Amino acid sequence: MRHVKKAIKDAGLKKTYIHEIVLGRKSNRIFEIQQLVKDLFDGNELSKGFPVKLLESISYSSHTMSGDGCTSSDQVIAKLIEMGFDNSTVIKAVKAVGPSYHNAIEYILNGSHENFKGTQISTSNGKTLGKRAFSATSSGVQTRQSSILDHLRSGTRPKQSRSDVVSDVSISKSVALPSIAEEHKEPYSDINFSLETEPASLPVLFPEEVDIGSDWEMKVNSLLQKHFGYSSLKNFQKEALSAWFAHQDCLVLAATGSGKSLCFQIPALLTGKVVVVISPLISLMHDQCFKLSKHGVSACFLGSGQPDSSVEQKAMRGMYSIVYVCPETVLRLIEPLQRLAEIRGIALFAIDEVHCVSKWGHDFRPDYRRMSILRENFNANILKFLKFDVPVMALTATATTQVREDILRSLCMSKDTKIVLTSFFRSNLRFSVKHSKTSSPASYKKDFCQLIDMYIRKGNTSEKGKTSVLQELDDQSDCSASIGISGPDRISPNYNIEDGNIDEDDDEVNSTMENAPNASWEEEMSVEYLENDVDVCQNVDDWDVSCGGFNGYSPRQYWNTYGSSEINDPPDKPNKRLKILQEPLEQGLTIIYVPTRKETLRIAKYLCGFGVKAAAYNASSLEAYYQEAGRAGRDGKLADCILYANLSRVPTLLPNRRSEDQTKQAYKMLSDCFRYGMNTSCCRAKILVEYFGEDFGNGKCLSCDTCVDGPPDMQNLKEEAKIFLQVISAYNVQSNFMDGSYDDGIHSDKIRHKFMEKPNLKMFVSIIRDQSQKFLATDLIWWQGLARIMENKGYIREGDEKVHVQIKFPEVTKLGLEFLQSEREESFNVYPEADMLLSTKKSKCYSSFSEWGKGWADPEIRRQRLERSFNRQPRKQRKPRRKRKWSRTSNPESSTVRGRLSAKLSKKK
Ligand SMILES: Nc1ncnc2c1ncn2[C@@H]1O[C@H](COP(=O)(O)OP(=O)(O)OP(=O)(O)O)[C@@H](O)[C@H]1O
Ligand SMILES: [Mg+2]
Repeated sequence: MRHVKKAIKDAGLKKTYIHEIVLGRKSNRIFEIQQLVKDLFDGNELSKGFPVKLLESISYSSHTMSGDGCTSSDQVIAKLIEMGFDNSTVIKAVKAVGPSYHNAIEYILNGSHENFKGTQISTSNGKTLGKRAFSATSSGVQTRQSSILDHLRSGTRPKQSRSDVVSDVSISKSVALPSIAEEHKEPYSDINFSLETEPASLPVLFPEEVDIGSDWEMKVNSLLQKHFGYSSLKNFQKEALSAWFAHQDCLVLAATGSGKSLCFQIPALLTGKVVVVISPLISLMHDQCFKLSKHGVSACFLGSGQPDSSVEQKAMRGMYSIVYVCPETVLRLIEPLQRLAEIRGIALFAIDEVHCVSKWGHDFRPDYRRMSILRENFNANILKFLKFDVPVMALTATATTQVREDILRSLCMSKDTKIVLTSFFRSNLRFSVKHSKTSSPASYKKDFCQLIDMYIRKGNTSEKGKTSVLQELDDQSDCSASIGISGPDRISPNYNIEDGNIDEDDDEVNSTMENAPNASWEEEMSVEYLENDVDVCQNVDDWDVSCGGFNGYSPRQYWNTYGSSEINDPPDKPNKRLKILQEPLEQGLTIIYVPTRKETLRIAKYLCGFGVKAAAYNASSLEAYYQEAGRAGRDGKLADCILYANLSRVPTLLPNRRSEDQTKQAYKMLSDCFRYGMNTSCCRAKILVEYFGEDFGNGKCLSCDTCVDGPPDMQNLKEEAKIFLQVISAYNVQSNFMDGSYDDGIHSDKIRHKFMEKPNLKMFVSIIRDQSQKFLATDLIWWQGLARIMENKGYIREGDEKVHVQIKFPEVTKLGLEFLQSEREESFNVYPEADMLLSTKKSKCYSSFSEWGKGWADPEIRRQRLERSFNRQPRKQRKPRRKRKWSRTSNPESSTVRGRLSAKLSKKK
């Protein structure tokens, strides 16, 4: 250990500082660490037994390690063992200092543990590197990232001299150690840890055409095995790579977690040229570089998030195999990239998350659109040294047909661009929609009681939570009437169906929060606290798991393999899918997405109050959602995806500055999402898959709520539909009438007054209620549901120019008029939508409002209803409203000057 300490000292870095970096507190100082590594190597320290894994870890642990106080002993032990310390040393250290990386490393490095020798070091693949490996590296010569290329070429070409090949291509030093050790069976006479390779000394490393040969698939598989431990490429990866081999542009549309990154990583490994990846988020780039470093592939990211200004220069000299860069930076780097294409070669431009290109996508980034610059500047016409244009590979998991077309057009991708499309169907995801008051903490109990219960059973709670949570939930149920928390099966008493709005009350919110257990916890829950906490707890490995279960089946292929439904399956074919779905859901992490930063804090606070380990992740923007979305079920296991939606409220756009076009698009997307929530009869997976333009066939996912619960009973709403159309068409006639010169002197004023404004749905509903006793008690949201159904059938349309989420100014169409005038006896059977069901929940026994209305005529039903309404709990006492002006005048005894004066006057009288 003395040698290590000396080396650290010689390198000019204080030991505590190293620890700071190891613990992630100085996450941006990778290069200083690399300097340390270099010095340690130069100083022959490795042969003295300093664990290579520790060095390796130093450079990336800033991303991976949890901070002290946030981890269990097990986690600390596991990580330290992974770093190369031996088992007993680690256990002893953790026993002595508790579950703290910092203290445990301190303990070990201070020599408190004598036995620490570090002679056997585990590699990331679980293999061991012996002492030989370290002594070999110590001689310090040239590093060779392109040994892979050698490997590829071995069969086809005479071996090139090492200096020819990669003498100057150094990798992200420390991180590449394991792969170097594995690749070279001979002593590492060529390893160079110098970071200062001069661009001028760079030879043209690879001729334009790398002879990869026809057996490329075999070569790729061997690389896959070597670097990533996978046995073969997935079909869509093969397709994308064969397009790249053919120098074609390619658009890859594959589900999240399916393995798109490999499509652009392999070209770098195969050719030794650079792959430039355009990515929208620093955090994504960071994660990917880190993952690649674990697999022994050199990568860096450029842009505002890169703290080391020298990285850009190094990248432009060809010192990294994969360069992640944000679109804004690409625009600035065109010339250096052209030079790079000449000196080292650019194998591919990959544009990841390419839906950002499109205004019609869900996260438009204007500079992404300007990536057409790549096509324009990296083609064989402009760069004479190129034989072929540098291919562009665009990748995304979410692109509708419209977005796809926009991508191809705006990136100027070539006409023969290959489109590689996998199914959007994720058979292990169970979709469902639940009604919730969403952002009100008063609804948390209802929404999260199962979740809390699950984690309590799992034991993933603090002691306090374990003992008290059920009681707490019960206690809260008891006071639900006074604080307005509804039980799981009831509609909240303060839920105002008539307005179609929730009666939210800040006092209720506050009182609920006060009632949440563990009130002292409040002090800790500052935004800063949570963000720091999250920085520590969330590293990519916590959330990501390899996508073992992504099968890429289209729905049809899936049905053929597993069966889709009992009805469609041949009788001799066991319905494997049903069996799979009946298996219990494995407990794992839960991610709750909410639209505001404030709410992440509220929910985290609420859950932690019950002892559930929860943290808020606030990255301020949709981007964070983006990064985390689609994480569910990446391991192939069953996962629930529950949308909590306020089904009684038409959603509005989040305030944002948008162009007119973008606003329209945002409305369209909101409307699609709204309708997804309101749907009660169609398989949810089908809606989602078809949204992306894929045919789902007639199968069902069998796992979403609509498949499992079945659709609601159909209702014959002919009477309601007809009166609705009548009222609207009457207005249409009246308004035409008003446009003319008709004036009988009696009606015109009244009509004018009534129809001065364009009548909206709400007004039509009130006219219906006025006209018919039967519909007196109907809710606006019920009619909103009916309006949607009628709109889908083409009977009405929106009369306003604007794009809408929910029809607001209905107009009757020709088809609607035909329906209205039809004398046929046909019924109008429809599945009521979620909002309609919600509004009729109280009177379930009636299949429609016409029956509900009829009920009043029956003396017994009337008696029961009245009785029920008398027995109903009184609404929660609200805070008295502030007195209004008029009330002061009406109360001469009040304490106002005017009141006292009028009291005086009246006394005088
Ligand atoms: N051929 C393969 N065999 C087995 N696993 C693979 C294969 N290719 C990729 N994977 C694994 O699949 C997982 C997901 O990969 P990746 O992050 O590239 O997905 P993605 O499609 O880019 O997802 P996202 O849309 O979220 O960005 C990773 O753990 C990766 O290692
Ligand atoms: Mg990806």
